[in-house]
Amino acid sequence: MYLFVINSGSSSIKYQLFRWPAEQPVCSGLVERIGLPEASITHNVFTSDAGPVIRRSLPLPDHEAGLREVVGLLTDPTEGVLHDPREIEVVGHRVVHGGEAFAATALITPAVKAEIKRLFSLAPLHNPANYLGIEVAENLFPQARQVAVFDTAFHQTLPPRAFRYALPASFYTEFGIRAYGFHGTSHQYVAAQAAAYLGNPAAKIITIHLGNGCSMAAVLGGKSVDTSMGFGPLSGLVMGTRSGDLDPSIIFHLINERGYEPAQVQNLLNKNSGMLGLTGFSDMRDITKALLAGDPAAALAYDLYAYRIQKYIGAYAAVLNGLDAVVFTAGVGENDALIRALVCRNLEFLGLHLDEARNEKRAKELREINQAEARVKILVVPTNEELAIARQCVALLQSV
Ligand SMILES: Nc1ncnc2c1ncn2[C@@H]1O[C@H](COP(=O)(O)OP(=O)(O)O)[C@@H](O)[C@H]1O
Ligand SMILES: CC(=O)OP(=O)(O)O
Ligand SMILES: [Mg+2]
Repeated sequence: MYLFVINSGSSSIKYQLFRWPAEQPVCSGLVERIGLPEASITHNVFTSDAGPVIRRSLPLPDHEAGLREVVGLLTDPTEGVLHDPREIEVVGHRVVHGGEAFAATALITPAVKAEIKRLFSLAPLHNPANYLGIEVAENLFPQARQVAVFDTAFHQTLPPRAFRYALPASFYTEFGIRAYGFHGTSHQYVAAQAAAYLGNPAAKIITIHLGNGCSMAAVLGGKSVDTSMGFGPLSGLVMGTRSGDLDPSIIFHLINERGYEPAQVQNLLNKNSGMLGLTGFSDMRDITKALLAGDPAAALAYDLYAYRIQKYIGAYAAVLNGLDAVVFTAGVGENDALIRALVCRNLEFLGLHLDEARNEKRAKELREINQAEARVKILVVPTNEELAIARQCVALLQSV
């Protein structure tokens, strides 16, 4: 059978078509820079040996335009890999916020969709795009079973001291206000890859997912025990357009003293802050260019971005009471050697010793970038949320 996975991030859509049970990728692709100048689609077909790669630059104002292009490529009469959309039996969707209702993968029903919609305000850059993906897929592949795999699921193992906020207890029991954590599919996947590489299922691992959204997790024996995102995907690290951690009194100041409406503050913190706010660019490749051109704002932004990650490494080394490996993943984590170097700087006391030459090397597979004799491994592990989602879809369907 064919299984199709749609992973909508805040700035991108990634997709993969698999032949199952072989776990064989038939084609995959990346729609990136959605809503920015020079948006593009890269589409890879694996069925032939070399496989054609199609790259197109085109204006893509939103996720809907991106998805329409993807489906066009899949079913294209000459280049498409599908003769008939009905060949797809299962569509797996990444859904970012599962809230309290979903601790695990779910078959999508009208009730599930309603709950995903109810959570729009908690993940405004994501759940609407995820919901749209579900509706588009229901229309295009009406015979397929639709499955939701939630970013929040992996973090359900957080202990109360990590997921509760110091608010009156009723805010948790009545309103569900707690830390949920995100990027769970990615943290789980790369932590498992790293543990297998170390040959140590009980390993103490810090996973650092740096995409447009960024988060970290402390993983002990394959279970998430703490993570930097919380109630929504806004806290923690500095991100492409999101502020990450800030003092909540800033929000009151803006509303009470500076005339901001709550919706404007929500927009500011989600869409106009982070690297975009600091530099004018949200995409790390643009910020690298600005940095190399001597832009001081880009230099400060790099410094702040890396410093925030370092603080969480210190915190999570304490949470884990030790450290076996630090794992970099996602668009920035896998590709930006400078960020990795800045993050690892001055952490020798924790056992982190970066090898500069290894760090600069580019590769698409798991690699070690620490010095050979170092106690703590520093790994770059390419994430594969689509494969992890596909596996979880299959596991769910086999269990029902
Ligand atoms: N070669 C590269 N060098 C530096 N950064 C890169 C590179 N490729 C991608 N990125 C960065 O990765 C980020 C997107 O990561 P990704 O994981 O695809 O994000 P998301 O899933 O959150 O949309 C962008 O900031 C982009 O600039
Ligand atoms: C949760 C989140 O921030 O996702 P992404 O990095 O894909 O935007
Ligand atoms: Mg992503």
